[in-house]
Amino acid sequence: MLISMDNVSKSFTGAAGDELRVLDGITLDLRAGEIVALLGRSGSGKSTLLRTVAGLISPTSGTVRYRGEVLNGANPGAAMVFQSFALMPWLTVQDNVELGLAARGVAPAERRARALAALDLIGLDGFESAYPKELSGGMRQRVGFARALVLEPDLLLMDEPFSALDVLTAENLRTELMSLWAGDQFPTKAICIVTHNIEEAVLLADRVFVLGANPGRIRAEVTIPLARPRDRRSTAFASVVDHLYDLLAGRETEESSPEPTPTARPLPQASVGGLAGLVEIIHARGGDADLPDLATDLNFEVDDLLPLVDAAAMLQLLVVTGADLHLTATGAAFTTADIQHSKKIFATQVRDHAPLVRTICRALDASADGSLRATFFLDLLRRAFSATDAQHQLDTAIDWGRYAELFDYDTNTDQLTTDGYANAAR
Ligand SMILES: Nc1ncnc2c1ncn2[C@@H]1O[C@H](COP(=O)(O)OP(=O)(O)OP(=O)(O)O)[C@@H](O)[C@H]1O
Repeated sequence: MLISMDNVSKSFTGAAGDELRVLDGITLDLRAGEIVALLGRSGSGKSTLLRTVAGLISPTSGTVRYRGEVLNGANPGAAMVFQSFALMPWLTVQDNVELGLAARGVAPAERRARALAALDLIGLDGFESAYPKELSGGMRQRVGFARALVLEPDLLLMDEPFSALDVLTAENLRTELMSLWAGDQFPTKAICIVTHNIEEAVLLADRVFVLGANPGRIRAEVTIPLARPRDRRSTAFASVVDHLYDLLAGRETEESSPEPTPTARPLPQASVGGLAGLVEIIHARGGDADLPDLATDLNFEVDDLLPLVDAAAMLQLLVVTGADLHLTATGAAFTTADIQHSKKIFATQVRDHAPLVRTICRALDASADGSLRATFFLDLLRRAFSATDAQHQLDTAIDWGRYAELFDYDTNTDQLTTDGYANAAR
């Protein structure tokens, strides 16, 4: 057992002095011989969790042990690879790689020999005296790998190491990393990678921890039973990907409460225009689409489309099974009806299925004159979300509610009002 985390929570203090709980009750272990992926949406606390394993962040409560010893400061057995490469631009490749060894007091001759060996291993032989600016993104990340591997750490921690690279370079580096991992020269005993890319997790990992957000919790632990090298086109691969899509989107747990609260079921950050656009595209394809194919066709990442997909699924305009999107009859009516009828459909769907919009409608309904300050809702939201996320929640609810003609919002007076609104309950 290299790492054991026991009931780790981490809170940060927001700008307004409010407490933001980013990790909540995380219990996991990392063992020698395995690759573990931390998979989650943006903001689910993946980087915070990885930095806690590295000992760069100390938990608010709970413990992290490295080889049985409670961590108190930087983890001596871990080295990090960052998305942004984080190289020193004024140092040569060789000096960048030697930096960590120098910090550990290794003598110059040994530093030099070890750095050369690490550069050789990662395919950078001959580039020792180049500066980072002379290298492509892929080569820079190779330096990032060499700088971590030269320390011969027990644990290689990687924070989205491939996501700043173009698709082909990223795929080449992944494949090379996997063949190094399979060989006997690889100096580390375990790898932990943070990613929001489901296929990357399935390609690389032995185990995947799926994180949910607000606060970051482990939603599921999935063992990937596929032999290596893995084939993205195999049906077994596709079925693991589908299963992880379901878990990531929370579709296996969200039905637990018949009427979820606005904080239990936050609104996906999608504008009406965005989600109507998605519904329109799927309608044009005959009502069915495969999410990864759609992302490729539109030249987006799946991660970019997920908020739109989640929003359309929340409003029951789409049904999502694994990575398959299927337009519902309501979705088809919404996209083909004339504008007034389409707004009516939208009004019904948001009032019935978008918890924050429903809460606002009910509160306006119960108010004396059909108006309330938006700050009232913002204050309530800030108990569960960061200031930025709370504002995003409110902005989305106002966007949806306004389009549906359920209420209006006046920025000058901060008033939400149902006055004169066609679809309003009163
Ligand atoms: N030092 C900090 N102070 C305050 N808030 C922080 C700090 N570090 C992270 N956060 C907040 O914690 C939440 C989780 O951040 P984190 O970077 O761990 O998530 P993530 O899942 O890695 O997201 P991404 O994929 O976008 O990097 C975010 O809301 C972020 O704003």
